Amino acid sequence: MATLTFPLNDGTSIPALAFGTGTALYNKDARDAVTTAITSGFVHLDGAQMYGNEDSLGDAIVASGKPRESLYITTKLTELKNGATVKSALQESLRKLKVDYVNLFLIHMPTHHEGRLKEVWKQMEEVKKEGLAKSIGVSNFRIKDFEEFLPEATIKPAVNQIEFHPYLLKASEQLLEYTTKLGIRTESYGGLTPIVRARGGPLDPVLAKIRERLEKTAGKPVSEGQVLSKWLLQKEIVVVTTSSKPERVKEYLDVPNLPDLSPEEVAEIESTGKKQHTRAFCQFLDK
Ligand SMILES: NC(=O)C1=CN([C@@H]2O[C@H](COP(=O)(O)OP(=O)(O)OC[C@H]3O[C@@H](n4cnc5c(N)ncnc54)[C@H](OP(=O)(O)O)[C@@H]3O)[C@@H](O)[C@H]2O)C=CC1
Ligand SMILES: O=CCc1c[nH]c2ccccc12
Repeated sequence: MATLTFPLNDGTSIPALAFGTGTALYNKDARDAVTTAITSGFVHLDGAQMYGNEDSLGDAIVASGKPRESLYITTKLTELKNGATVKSALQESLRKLKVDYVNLFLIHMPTHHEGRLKEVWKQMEEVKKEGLAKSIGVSNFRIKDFEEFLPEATIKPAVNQIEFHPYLLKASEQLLEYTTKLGIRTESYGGLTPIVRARGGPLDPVLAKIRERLEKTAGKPVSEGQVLSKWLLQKEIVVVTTSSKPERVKEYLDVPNLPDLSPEEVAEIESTGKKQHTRAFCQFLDK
């Protein structure tokens, strides 16, 4: 089955489903989980310097034996310390990942570079020009963070990776309108929050009902996690998820093959999601 991709504003395309190596794998060896993910069919791997496991992600990439061009590798810049530059930090990541370029390099947090976003973005543009990163973007950026560096940018960020799910719809409305206008693609992390970190909310019965309908239509088991991921994909948002369970890894990969949610189902998820606000990560985004 062909991999679903979305176009980016720099002429490249991005696989719509990514396997993450943060959260549950934070500071843990990611080799086994990533090996399962690649073997099952994930091509987009989401890493970060902050996750403390780029080395093991690199080990899994090498062990997979996959041609470099068949994989899409993301990593993220952490704080620059001890005279490090964006380029030297990325070179260190490339060494750990055992590749000579990443497909996507993100500034992980605006708060890591207080008052320095213009300078840091300029250096991000340089690593893209040198081919060390095919695309560059940001993560956890607010409108005010974009406004700080965009007037002097010569390359627009290709993506903003943020926590996004129905319980953040209301809080993210203006940001998404702003980034969409600029052609900046949204990547969602924490997309399963309504069922993993906020059970008992108003979406519970809605997701249960839609899951049942999809299951009948598809003629195979469907989970509520798949319903949430389908909702994101229909909004053309890249889904960054993860799992320690091979059966769930396969479930995620099957989401593009499931029947579409109807416009009425989408509307019900959204009107219900807007009734609750839950942010599981990066509380500074609400301040
Ligand atoms: N840019 C940033 O600042 C951030 C980026 N990320 C990236 O996004 C990736 C995914 O983030 P994450 O928030 O974990 O993604 P999700 O919201 O998709 O959650 C995935 C987690 O949910 C669990 N899960 C799935 N289904 C169920 C279920 N039915 N019941 C209970 N638990 C379930 C999985 O556990 P199990 O192993 O049991 O399947 C897994 O640990 C990270 O690895 C990282 O790469 C994450 C946070 C911040
Ligand atoms: O990339 C994820 C960064 C992050 C922000 N908050 C948390 C909490 C737990 C694990 C990772 C993260």
